[in-house]
Amino acid sequence: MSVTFDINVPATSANIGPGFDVMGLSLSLYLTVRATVQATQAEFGENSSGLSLDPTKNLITRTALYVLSCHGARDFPHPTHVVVNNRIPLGRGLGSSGAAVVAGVLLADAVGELQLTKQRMLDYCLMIEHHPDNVAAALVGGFVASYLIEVDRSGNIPESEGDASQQRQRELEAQRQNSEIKLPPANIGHYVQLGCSSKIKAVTIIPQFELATSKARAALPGSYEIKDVVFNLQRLAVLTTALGRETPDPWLIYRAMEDKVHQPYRKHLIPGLPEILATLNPDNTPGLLGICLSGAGPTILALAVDNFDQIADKIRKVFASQPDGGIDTHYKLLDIVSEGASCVKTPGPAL
Ligand SMILES: Nc1ncnc2c1ncn2[C@@H]1O[C@H](COP(=O)(O)OP(=O)(O)OP(=O)(O)O)[C@@H](O)[C@H]1O
Ligand SMILES: N[C@@H](CCO)C(=O)O
Repeated sequence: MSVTFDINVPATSANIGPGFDVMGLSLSLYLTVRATVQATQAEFGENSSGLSLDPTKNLITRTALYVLSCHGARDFPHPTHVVVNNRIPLGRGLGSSGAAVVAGVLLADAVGELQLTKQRMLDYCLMIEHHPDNVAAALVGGFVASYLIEVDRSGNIPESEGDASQQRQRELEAQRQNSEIKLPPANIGHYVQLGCSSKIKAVTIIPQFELATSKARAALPGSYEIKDVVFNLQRLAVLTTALGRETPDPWLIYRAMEDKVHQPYRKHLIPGLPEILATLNPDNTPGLLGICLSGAGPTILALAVDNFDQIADKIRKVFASQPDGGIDTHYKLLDIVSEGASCVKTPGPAL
């Protein structure tokens, strides 16, 4: 007799303009993982993205192995067959690494029969991905604000590729060989799910190049002028409520999605970003509520209530008109989903 677990984790868009490392929206685009325990063979299944299928290297299985080892299990129950189907594009600002980390925690919880609460799952996610915006939204769903208690992360913890350079990954790997597994302290992440009008959809324009979060974070300055911090705080406070109004106020939201903390420093990494942010507004683009970089980029997120395809066309044209032949893009119109990550257990033969 086998048991199959079907794990579903939504993509997320982090920051939403001013809420750098704070805000996340979960979107109707999914990473799915099917794990079958006590099947007849042990093997890691194919995924669509060409990522490592070595369970000690792949972010989903590395995360699961970390959580299992925190519970005294050094490996998956044997044999475990894992099949990954990833529809979230990698390194585009749609929370692929956050989804992989969340999936890994749910995978360990399922196959190890750990019965972790979502709060405890968030602790594990935050030991690996150090900013809570993507993982909190992927785990619980909807429009989510979160903060993190500072913790010591030295020791044997897998780090999300998004946060660590390859050099840092090698250093961490060397440290891990000799260190004890580090359990997360309890309650290191705190979140609230905020209201978001059902009229709002996410127009996502996804350039056909990857931008590693580590590179986009390395572009940020070490300190900020107080006027820029205040600029973001003012807008963020308004944004938390403005998106929840049943009839959204376009100009209120448009201004509340402006940012001076991360987008200005990342513009050289996303050709066309300044023009896109400066060109489209609710007067010249009816239906548009606000526009920003999705996560660390390069995807553009436009929140809108109408004229979705026209909004997408305008943004795509700016990318297409960049020097040296322009930038190819994909367009996805996504819903904001109120359900976060889930795992369904099905007893019986599978595969
Ligand atoms: N399904 C997956 N399986 C294994 N590893 C993954 C998966 N998805 C993402 N990753 C890892 O995460 C890396 C991308 O993470 P990164 O943080 O740079 O981008 P992102 O999460 O897509 O963007 P953002 O954090 O801005 O939303 C990939 O190169 C890969 O190493
Ligand atoms: N808040 C993060 C999101 C990317 O994962 C950033 O902008 O770097």
